[in-house]
Amino acid sequence: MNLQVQSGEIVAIMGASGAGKTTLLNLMSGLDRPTAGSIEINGKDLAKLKEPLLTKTRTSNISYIFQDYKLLDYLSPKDNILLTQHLNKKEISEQKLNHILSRLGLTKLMKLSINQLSGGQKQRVAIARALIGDNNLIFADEPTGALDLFTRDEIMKELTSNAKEFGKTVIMVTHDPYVAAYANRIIFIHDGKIESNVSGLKNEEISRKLFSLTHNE
Ligand SMILES: Nc1ncnc2c1ncn2[C@@H]1O[C@H](COP(=O)(O)OP(=O)(O)OP(=O)(O)O)[C@@H](O)[C@H]1O
Repeated sequence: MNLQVQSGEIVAIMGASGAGKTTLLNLMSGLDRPTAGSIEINGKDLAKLKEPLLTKTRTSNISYIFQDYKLLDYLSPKDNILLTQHLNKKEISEQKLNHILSRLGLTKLMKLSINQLSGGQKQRVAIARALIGDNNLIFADEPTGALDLFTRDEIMKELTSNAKEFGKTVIMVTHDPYVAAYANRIIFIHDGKIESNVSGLKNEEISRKLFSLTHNE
């Protein structure tokens, strides 16, 4: 597999169940180590880095958005959003925080606890957490998997427009053609290999392609 992603791109990874999407995402984001090959971020090969340098490189470049949000219930939404920044001893200005909260429609929700938020609201908190720091690379595994259709649409609009505004690169795994249509480029994976790497596909074309991959094993 040979794949390059440019800064500022929004890339979707698609393919049948078991094709290797999550494995690819975990390798690219340094959560897993490859047994062969290299994975470079800004010219630095993650595969060659030993701990704790790998963790440092990961935490200073990459943010994650997970399907199950991975928020901490005992912290407020605001503290969840700022947690990674606090852990890395980075200051975020009130102005930047308020701007992101307002862009994601979260301002009024800050008084609530995490348990009082809906799935879509929790996902917006997770997106705010990914967008707020300096990390320019966002990996998302099924970021809208647990959401209803309306919320999915809202979340994708917010994620992609905010990513553009804040200059982030987004690499996401999705089963959903509608979500993939928001990407600049779609990588279709089949049996651990890149089957195709395409731009500009419409919803229906993505569905057809995905259908042929899932029914062609
Ligand atoms: N840690 C592991 N050790 C061995 N094999 C694994 C491991 N993790 C995943 N696999 C296998 O690698 C293949 C790809 O798995 P992966 O989770 O990347 O697929 P996927 O495309 O994300 O699937 P899904 O859409 O169902 O989540 C599968 O056959 C899976 O069983």
